[in-house]
Amino acid sequence: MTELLQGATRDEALAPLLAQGWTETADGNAIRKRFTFRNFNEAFGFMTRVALFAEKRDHHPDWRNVYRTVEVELSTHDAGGLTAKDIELARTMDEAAAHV
Ligand SMILES: C[C@H](O)[C@H](O)[C@H]1CNC2=NC(N)=NC(=O)C2=N1
Repeated sequence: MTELLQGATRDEALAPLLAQGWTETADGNAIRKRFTFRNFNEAFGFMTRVALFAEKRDHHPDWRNVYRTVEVELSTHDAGGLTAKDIELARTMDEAAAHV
């Protein structure tokens, strides 16, 4: 199982994501972001690319699509909080959203 991120390691991993619009949930066990695209096609294309990555890494987002927005919540369920897998997936999502 991947280890929970804690202390300075967690802070350093999170800082660049918080600067990119990610926020921590109140309990600190997950991070969230709302992505907004130009249309449904771009939103679904983003989800498709992220889904392929998520399946390859065996780490999956909780997410909700409404028209051209995708709301995402990332957490490692097996570990009960944030791990390096969530950080990696968040970065991948930011990268995918920048290249729709
Ligand atoms: C058996 C399989 O590896 C696990 O269920 C994986 C699949 N994808 C997962 N995704 C996320 N976000 N958290 C998990 O704990 C998780 N566990």
